[in-house]
Parts: sequence; structure tokens; C-alpha cells
Amino acid sequence: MIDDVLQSRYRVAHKLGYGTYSTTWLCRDCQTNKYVAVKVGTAESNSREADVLDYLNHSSPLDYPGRAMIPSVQDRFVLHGPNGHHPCYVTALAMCSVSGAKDASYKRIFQAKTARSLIVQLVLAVECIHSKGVVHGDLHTGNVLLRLPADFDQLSIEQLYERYGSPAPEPVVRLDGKPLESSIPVSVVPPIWLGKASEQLTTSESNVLLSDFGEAYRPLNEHRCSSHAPLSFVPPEARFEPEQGLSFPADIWSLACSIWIILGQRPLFEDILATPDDITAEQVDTLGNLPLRWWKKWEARHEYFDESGQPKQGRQVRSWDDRFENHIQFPRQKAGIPGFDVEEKAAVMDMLRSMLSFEPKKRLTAHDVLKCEWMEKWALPDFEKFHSWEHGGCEKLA
Ligand SMILES: Nc1ncnc2c1ncn2[C@@H]1O[C@H](COP(=O)(O)OP(=O)(O)OP(=O)(O)O)[C@@H](O)[C@H]1O
Repeated sequence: MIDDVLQSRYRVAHKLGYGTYSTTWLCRDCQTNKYVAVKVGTAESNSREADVLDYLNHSSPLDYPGRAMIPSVQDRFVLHGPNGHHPCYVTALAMCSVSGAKDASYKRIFQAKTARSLIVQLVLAVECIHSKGVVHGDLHTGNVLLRLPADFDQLSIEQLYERYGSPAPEPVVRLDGKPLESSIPVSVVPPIWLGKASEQLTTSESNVLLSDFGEAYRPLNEHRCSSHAPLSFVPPEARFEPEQGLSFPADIWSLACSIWIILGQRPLFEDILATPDDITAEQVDTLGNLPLRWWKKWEARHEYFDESGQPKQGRQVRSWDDRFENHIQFPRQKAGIPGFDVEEKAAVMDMLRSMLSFEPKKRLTAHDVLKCEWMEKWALPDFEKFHSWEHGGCEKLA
């Protein structure tokens, strides 16, 4: 696939990564001399994601600042291969995801100004899609991409390889030694890494693209009762009240969990080897009692709590405040990266607490989040230093 030219236009330079239903390739657009990402769906997969992106980019209102963080579909086509028809679409190339930048870092922390700017952009993006009646449905930091600087396009493919490494194909072999079927590629290429470690990312480089709209839905037209987001980002109503259908507040829960991990080092609800019951217990430890109807429905509650709702003896319980200290402030201090003062901590905790109400209807909307004290006093000013709000969108200044 490397070096192929798709549609007589997109030269495949490297692989960016893959998911369940697609592989994304780094290509050079020979018409514009710019790099792009070409997402190639698995055979016979649908083109829903590109349809959602087209809708978000072309439906009114057009003047939401968050539209700048929604990728636009530059081109669409279908490739025909031995496995069938593959829907493809072309978007801007990104550097890496927010979670990728953290994974590339030993410290796993963003500078405070960078974190604030990333959060503003993520909330603006969510406000924009909600205003158009769309729920993202899979919000987490792996789906928050960071744009590349414009001068990246000046690199030739040779210079790209010199700086980031050439593709290194590895042969595909069957463990039983038999020959490959004709539908299997003879080699595969490990993805390129264009990103940076989280603490090295400056505010002016922190330009967000919200990606992966494969799970997006319009709650007014479609009943969605499950969430495919990673376990620690899944809203509790998906577990306790799926029959009610998920809606915009489900994104707000996942948005709060994403904000937490951008501010600190570790997720709000620890998900390593966790079961859905472990996550519910973490949520109760952090946020207090579940609504009674959910509490009664939760069969495993006796493993974590006694009849009066007190944590079982010997179980380590970490409060909301402990988590802020241990997940956000202490790792920052240890990494030598400034944390948040008492006043800012109170404002950010207040905002997150109101986004993490167990009752979906009581959660803030994305629009409300933008009006919170923390946003107005701390986050928006940092964001505005590097971005302007002109032209109905938001453009990078620096
Ligand atoms: N525009 C882009 N620029 C750079 N990298 C990208 C771009 N789009 C996707 N990627 C990378 O490609 C990989 C696959 O992303 P993709 O959104 O296709 O799948 P996913 O979310 O990992 O999985 P799934 O298809 O199961 O939802 C990820 O590592 C992602 O960071």
C-alpha cells in the first residue's frame, strides 16, 4: 500500500493507525502538495462517520467557534479490493491524540496553560455538535487529536522519512506455515509517530480536532441505549437506565472525565483491570450515593457497601478531594509542573461536580460549562491569548 497513489491524487506515505472498522493512512495530496489523513474503512463498512462530519460542517448555524475543531471531509471515494468495497474519506492530518501525547510521556502531564486551552477547545467542539443535535457518543482523550503546524507540509516525503523514520513493512506469516489467502496483505506497516510528549506541548501548538464520529447519533431521531466509550468514561445511565435512551448529558459525563485526565495524570475513575461494578463503586466513593432507584438495581452493591451505604471495612475509599490531590496536584508537583492554586481548584472542582451529577437531567450543558467561573476566569483567557474568535470561527494567532 505504501507508495500507492489513490484516486490518481493521494500518495500513501505511511500508516497513521487503525481501529476496529478502519485504517488511517498518511498521504501526500499531489494536487495541493499538502499532507492529509485518508481513512479507509473495512470492506462493506458504512460511511456514517463521513456523513455525520458533512452534516456538522454544512448545517446551520455555521458560526459556532467549535466548528474549527470539527474535521471537514475534503474528499470521499470508494476503493475496490479483494475483500470488497472500502469507503474512504480525506481529512486534515493530525500530530497525535491527547492520550497519545500522554502515553509518550513519563510524566503524563500537560503544562497548566496547555491543559486549559485544550479543555476550552474540547468544550467548544462539544457545544457545537450538541447545538446541531448530535451526540458524539465516544468522547475520550484518544479521540481528541492535535493539529500539526502548517509548515509540516513543507517537508518532502524524503524529509518526512528522515525526520520520523521510513515505513518498515513486516511480513505477514501464518503460524501453520500455509500460504496466505489472496485477500490477506503480504506485509503490514507499524504506524508512524508524529507526536510529542505531553509536557512538551506548548499552548500555541495545542489545536484540537475532535475525531472519530463513528458512534455519533441524533437522540431526537435515534434511540441509543449503550455506550462504546472506554469503561471509565461511560456515563452511569448507560448501565442503570439504558432503556431511557442516552442523550446529550451522556457526552457531558464523558467530557468531565476527559477534562479531569487533561488536568492531571490519572483517570478520575481508575480503570486498570476494573469491572463495571468496580467503576460504579469508584463513582459512589467519589460522588456520593446513587439515585435510590439505581442503588436498588445494583446487585453487586453488597460487595462494596453495607446495607446503610457505608463502604465495607478494609476497602480503600478515596474521596473527591483525595483524587484531586493524588491524580492532579501531587503528580504535577512531582514532575515540577505547576498545579492549580486554591481558588482555581475550587472553581474547577465546582464545574466538574456539576457535570458529574448522577441524574443526567441535572448535569450542566456544554453551553453552561462555557459560562462557569473556571472557564471565564482561568481557561478562556489562556485560550484567547493564542486564538482569535474572528470569522465566526476560532483561528490560531501564533
Ligand atoms: N486525521 C488523523 N491524523 C492523524 N492520525 C489519525 C487521524 N485520524 C485517526 N488517526 C489515528 O489513527 C488511529 C485510528 O483512529 P480511528 O479513529 O480510525 O480508530 P479508533 O478510534 O482507534 O478505533 P475504532 O475504529 O475502533 O473506533 C488512531 O491512533 C488515531 O490517533
